[in-house]
Amino acid sequence: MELHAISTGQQSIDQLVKIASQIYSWTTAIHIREKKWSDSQVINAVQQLIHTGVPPSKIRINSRPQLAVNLNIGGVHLSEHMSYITTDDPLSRWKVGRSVHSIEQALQAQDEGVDYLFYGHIYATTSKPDLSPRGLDQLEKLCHAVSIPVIAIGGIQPEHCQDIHQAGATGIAVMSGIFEAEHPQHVCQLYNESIQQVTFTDLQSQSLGKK
Ligand SMILES: Cc1nc(C(=O)O)sc1CCOP(=O)(O)O
Repeated sequence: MELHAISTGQQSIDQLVKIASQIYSWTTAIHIREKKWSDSQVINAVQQLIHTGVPPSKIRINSRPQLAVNLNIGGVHLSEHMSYITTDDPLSRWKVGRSVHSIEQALQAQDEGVDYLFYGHIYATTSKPDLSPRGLDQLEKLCHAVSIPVIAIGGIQPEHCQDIHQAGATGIAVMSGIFEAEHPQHVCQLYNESIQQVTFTDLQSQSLGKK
């Protein structure tokens, strides 16, 4: 299972870089989701992240496709109404994700060539205080409807990994649970332990199935 960590818009560049440098080896990708920052602030953050050792392939920028292309990082994450963007380099590590909130949107994103989807919010979260969560049943339906990876987002705690995996998702995305945690690295380790447990349980049931 993948673990995507998403910045919350509550940190300074220095704080974001400090947290990212502690957690990057525990994550699949770090998303810079900073709606209020200027492009030059985002560029500054990306440069600092790379300087502190975060592999460019793990860095994703939210909602600024051209900037992500220009910076030659791992990809871009698009909000639901943003157009798909690709690069000319077929060997590029470039990944395009899009947030979707319905099966219709998910199928359209898949048709456009989007590499993966974020679907949420699955559980109640202070990050989306006024909306009801979509829950595991909706997640499962959406996962069955598409063939590209689905990453579950919204209120996800380490103990949810098994249920999310069972619903068919390929990974989880976590915002406040990591970037606003007192000990982000420790929290990422807990998510990783839970993900490892999912893998272990899978292997166990596969080998039992073979007997
Ligand atoms: C950024 C975002 N997108 C969502 C969606 O449903 O598309 S839910 C969400 C917030 C997730 O925050 P947390 O991990 O703090 O619950």
